[in-house]
Amino acid sequence: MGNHSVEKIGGTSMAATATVFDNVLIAGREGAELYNRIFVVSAYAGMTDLLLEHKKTGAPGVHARFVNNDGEECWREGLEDVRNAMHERNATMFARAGSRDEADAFVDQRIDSLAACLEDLDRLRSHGRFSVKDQLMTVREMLAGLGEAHSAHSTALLLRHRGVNARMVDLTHCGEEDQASLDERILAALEPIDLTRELPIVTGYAGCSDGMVRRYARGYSEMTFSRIAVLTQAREAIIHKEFHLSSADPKLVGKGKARKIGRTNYDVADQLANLGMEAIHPRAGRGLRQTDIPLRVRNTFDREDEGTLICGNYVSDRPKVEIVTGVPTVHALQFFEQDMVGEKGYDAAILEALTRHGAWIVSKSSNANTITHYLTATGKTVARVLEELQGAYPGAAISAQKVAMVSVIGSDIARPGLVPDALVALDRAGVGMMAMQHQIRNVDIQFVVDCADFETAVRALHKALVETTAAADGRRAA
Ligand SMILES: Nc1ncnc2c1ncn2[C@@H]1O[C@H](COP(=O)(O)OP(=O)(O)O)[C@@H](O)[C@H]1O
Ligand SMILES: N[C@@H](CC(=O)OP(=O)(O)O)C(=O)O
Repeated sequence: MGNHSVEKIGGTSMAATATVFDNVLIAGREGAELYNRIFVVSAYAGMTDLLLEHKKTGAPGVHARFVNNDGEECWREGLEDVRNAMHERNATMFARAGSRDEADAFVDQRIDSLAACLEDLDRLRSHGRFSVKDQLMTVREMLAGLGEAHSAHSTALLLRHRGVNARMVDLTHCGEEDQASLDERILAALEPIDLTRELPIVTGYAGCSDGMVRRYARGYSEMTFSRIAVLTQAREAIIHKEFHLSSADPKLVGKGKARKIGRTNYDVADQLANLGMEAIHPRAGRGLRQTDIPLRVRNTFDREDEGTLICGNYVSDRPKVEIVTGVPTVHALQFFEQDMVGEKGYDAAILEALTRHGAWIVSKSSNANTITHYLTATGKTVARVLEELQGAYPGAAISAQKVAMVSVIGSDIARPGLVPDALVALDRAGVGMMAMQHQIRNVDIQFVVDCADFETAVRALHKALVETTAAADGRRAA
């Protein structure tokens, strides 16, 4: 095992640059203490939204505009918006004109070469006889990489100004070596670096054969981070984010009510990732768990706090709910077929369709004649799956509806009375429960509710299962 840490800085934190320098990158370190760390950086908050499309609202960025190809100047304007946003960001970070020029020149050079490439493709497709569909995926990858190229370049530059021997490790480069896998790309780039004397600032985007965005979707920096930790056998992997990993989204239940999670295990992290919670990428935990690398989630704004430690073997000392979270919209795909009783094969056929169309299964349940899958996917994808299944099973009643899923999670939630408490809390908050799932392995309970009730349900369950028990603990300790 190496003697170094691998640390990822998320986009929201990156945008608070002065704090990141004071609390994370430098944080009072001098000389040798500065080294033996590898940083993986995300684009500054909002940049990838401008480059691809807005993560939450879906508002089109450069990529979406280029694909839609509507309006002569549309994507060009989008790219100029990116240039302006990056220059503005540089202006807030670089006080000295010379270094700001250097940072701006880097951005300009990258944007200009991307623009030239897009112009070529645009000209080609204007003939109407060439299919540029595959190239559009490549465009998406190239655009995404720009966000992390900018953040890694400026971070390394700022560090050098502070006397740190930092080096930008640019994994975004596209070219023939793009045929390499993510792992090969990482190993080749880090091989020449002496970690005891150099501080690598690695782009969270990595050009690789499968395409980072295509394979891992948004939040892909965590995959680069996780693979680097695994491949270099890091002592510890650390994610620096805007909030403490908390008992619920602080934005939803209120900062004062959400409690920091001190420790938890990868089992809980899996459940969080499965629900699409931004705290950790669904696939990032796996490699770390398999190689026994502890993962720490730290709050950038709380320098002294050690954060949340996620290990393979932790179990809470007494049964309790650690986190209340969920998905505001999932598609409940119901497949009802009376002939199903005693027959097998329906489930496999549904799964095959879901796999083909790339729908993410959050959860599923079944009884004698009905199989319900709870999916995170676009409405379009669900419609296609539905149509395909209806074609294959004309006698089945297949439907899809939007619902919300709220989940209570903990490394051990086997507290007697937990389910009744939860149901009473939901009822008192006026939330009708549409369905519920509870595995024999006591790690989570999922409540399916109306979409409109999502936030109320999270607040009610958090209050009843986390805030109240926390208060009781406090009384016991006093
Ligand atoms: N249980 C939770 N604990 C902490 N943050 C949460 C939780 N649930 C949802 N969030 C949300 O996750 C979002 C992503 O935060 P963060 O990972 O810091 O962003 P970034 O990846 O840009 O650094 C925050 O806006 C926060 O509101
Ligand atoms: N910048 C990319 C990759 C990423 O991981 O970002 P963040 O760490 O801010 O979630 C995105 O927005 O998807």
